[in-house]
Amino acid sequence: MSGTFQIRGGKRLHGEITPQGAKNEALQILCAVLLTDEEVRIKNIPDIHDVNRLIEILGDFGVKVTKNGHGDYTFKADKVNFDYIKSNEFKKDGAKLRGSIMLMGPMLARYGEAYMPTPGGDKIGRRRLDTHFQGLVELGAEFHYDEEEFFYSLKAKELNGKFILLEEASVTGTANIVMAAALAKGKTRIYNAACEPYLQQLCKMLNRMGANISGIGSNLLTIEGVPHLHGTEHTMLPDMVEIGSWIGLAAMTKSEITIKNVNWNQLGVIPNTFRKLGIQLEQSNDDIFIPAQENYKIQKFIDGSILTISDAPWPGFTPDLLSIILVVATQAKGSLLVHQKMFESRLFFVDKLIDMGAQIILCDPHRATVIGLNQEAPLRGTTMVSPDIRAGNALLIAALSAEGKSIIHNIEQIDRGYENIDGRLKAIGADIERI
Ligand SMILES: CC(=O)N[C@H]1[C@@H](OP(=O)(O)OP(=O)(O)OC[C@H]2O[C@@H](n3ccc(=O)[nH]c3=O)[C@H](O)[C@@H]2O)O[C@H](CO)[C@@H](O)[C@@H]1O
Ligand SMILES: C=C(OP(=O)(O)O)C(=O)O
Repeated sequence: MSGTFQIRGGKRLHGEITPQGAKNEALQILCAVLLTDEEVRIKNIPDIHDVNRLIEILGDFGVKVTKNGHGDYTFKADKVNFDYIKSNEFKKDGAKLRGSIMLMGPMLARYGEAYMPTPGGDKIGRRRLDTHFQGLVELGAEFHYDEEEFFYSLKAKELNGKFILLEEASVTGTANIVMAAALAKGKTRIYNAACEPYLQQLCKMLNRMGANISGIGSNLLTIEGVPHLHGTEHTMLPDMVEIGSWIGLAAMTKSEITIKNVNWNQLGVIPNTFRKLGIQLEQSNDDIFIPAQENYKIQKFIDGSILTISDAPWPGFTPDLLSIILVVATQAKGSLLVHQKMFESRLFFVDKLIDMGAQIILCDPHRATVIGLNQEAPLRGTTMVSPDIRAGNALLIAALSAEGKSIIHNIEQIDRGYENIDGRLKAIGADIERI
């Protein structure tokens, strides 16, 4: 597969687009198949690099993987191969994505030992794992980090439930601890737990497997450990980051787009955050309809000061959509301060937007002020390199709105998270080619 997109921008798009199954939910759910020796069938799995890599790792670990159809797989972890998990091959494979870290909780709970190289994922600043290990150690694991090999290991004869106060509401950290606690002895309570929809999905799936988890959706989870979990079926939610991206795409390209089957009740503050930029969007059954709009005006705070949009752990606004908010603001009427609080190096891609003619001041690594062009001066096509998965998609949207030709290299970063993105964009009228 080629690593470059060529885009001729400035075209209005039109039609329906269906979001893929959620990438970040898939990564949690796939790790949970290790918790049982029975079959787990999972549907609406997105066909993207990160997820496919995790499925390959499960296969190499000895899990029986059967593909039933598009996005529909059955997994059976009745026999596993620990030689692979300790091998150099796994040191390479596991390091390719972030989500693989969530294999540790299930491995530890089921087999009493777990190994993992420092995981990969987006290069968006420091991404510590302390919360994961803090929780697993509190359940009774012994932790070791080999600094030369960048290799983590955990061992535990048994895990015992207890009250755990997390240092921060880490999404993947909470998932890891919940999965381990599901098979621990006694009651675990996790306070300051992450509570985003994907984690809720994981907890609901674990309960269908026989776990006893309450407090789902809150920041206090109570888990009564059980000795065994059994098989189940699970279907992924639509990807909320894709949904937000298509709202931004419609606004930037003045297009009428319907986003199908969005599971509106799970979108939290996302729709209203786009409305604050002046973008009209309507709920129609479970779809989002965005009419073609010639321009959109950023609201101000009640006291008349400049609007700030910042990220926060759920139910705050997801950091994974801030790059889209930023790019959409470049063509709005008015000004916006984007404050990326959770990650340290996620805003540097604004240089590319500035090259394209956007008016942005990067105040510091966490804050950027955008002065919108009110669709009066289109962005100009250019050549760029996709830095990370979400900035890559934001640049793609900028290119689709821009006048002239743009080239985006390193689209492997976009393919990590978006299924057949060029095919789906072409279907609504975009001029985009893989070259
Ligand atoms: C595979 C996966 O699911 N990745 C997602 C997951 O990553 P991941 O689980 O790795 O992210 P975490 O929730 O651990 O933390 C993300 C960042 O936010 C900071 N932080 C976190 C909690 C908090 O209360 N305060 C705080 O400042 C952390 O220090 C870190 O820099 O959640 C992130 C936050 O939604 C998303 O961007 C990632 O796409
Ligand atoms: C940061 C992200 O991914 P990962 O955590 O897998 O690097 C993301 O999905 O935006």
